[in-house]
Amino acid sequence: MCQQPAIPLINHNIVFYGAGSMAEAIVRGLIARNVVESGRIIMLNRSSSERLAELRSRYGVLGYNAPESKLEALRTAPVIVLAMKPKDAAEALRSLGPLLSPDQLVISVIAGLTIRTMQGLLGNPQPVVRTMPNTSSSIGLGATGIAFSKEVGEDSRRTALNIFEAIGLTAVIDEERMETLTGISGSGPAYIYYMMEAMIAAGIRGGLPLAQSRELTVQTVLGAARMVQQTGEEPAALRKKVTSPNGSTQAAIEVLERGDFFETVISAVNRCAERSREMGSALEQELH
Ligand SMILES: NC(=O)C1=CN([C@@H]2O[C@H](COP(=O)(O)OP(=O)(O)OC[C@H]3O[C@@H](n4cnc5c(N)ncnc54)[C@H](O)[C@@H]3O)[C@@H](O)[C@H]2O)C=CC1
Ligand SMILES: O=C(O)[C@@H]1CCC=N1
Repeated sequence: MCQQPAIPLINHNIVFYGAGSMAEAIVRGLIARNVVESGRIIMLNRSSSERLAELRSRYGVLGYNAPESKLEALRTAPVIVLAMKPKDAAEALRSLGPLLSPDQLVISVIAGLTIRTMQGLLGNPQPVVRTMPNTSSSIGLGATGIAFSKEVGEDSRRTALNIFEAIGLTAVIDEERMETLTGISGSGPAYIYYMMEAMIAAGIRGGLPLAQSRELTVQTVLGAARMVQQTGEEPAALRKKVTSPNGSTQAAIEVLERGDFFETVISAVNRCAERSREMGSALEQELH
């Protein structure tokens, strides 16, 4: 029988500073894998008590809105995950810096925000981890890029890895590659969903009921991803096996080629990376 490798338990309180989609995806994944007790997860939001009540009832986590409880959580948590939108990050980091002691670990999931800008806005060389996860973390199938500041010690490094390894694949990379990774795996689920939307729509236009078109599309995407993973074959080789000479698949691929599909996807990834850099530059401006 095949046993799942043991996932190390995380025995630290983790504060999620920003309680939106990405924070929820990570929390859902951590709780589903039983790697953190729900009582160790504290979620802070800017204002919405309804959102915190929803998260409390869904996952059993703690959720604070009152300013004093928020400050206390931020002052004392060994691990703080920054999960607000980039536009809210500068203000949050400026007010967070003076609350922290040097051993508290700050993990960011914020697109574009560099380690240098994070430390500059915090006002001290805090150990920080820059990550780029994706929403598939919520079902343990995330893909997270991770870069560490030089201040991150071995224990903290392990803690950060434990969090993201529990909810999917991790790739430790040079920080300079983080925008490219964002273009592939951070935003990538959206491109695949877009493709799926189009396939489902085509099925419906061709007369299939919505439910069937959806189910067939989902199984096709799942099967294709699993084939690449389990056979170890290259996507191009697997594509060729589907594509009979002068057959129906070839006819379809020719339409995609006429639409410059391959280069269009590359341009989309590049534009995503460029947009991440733009968001990072806007945050860097906040240092001056
Ligand atoms: N959604 C995604 O697929 C991914 C998102 N990210 C990053 O995650 C971050 C959050 O994105 P989402 O979860 O999609 O956004 P979201 O809008 O769903 O959530 C952001 C949350 O932060 C809260 N917030 C803002 N300022 C705050 C403050 N000062 N104190 C406490 N809470 C505050 C907001 O109330 C909101 O609930 C972004 O920086 C994004 O770049 C990274 C990877 C994937
Ligand atoms: O769209 C965004 O900015 C975020 C970053 C990666 C996925 N979503």
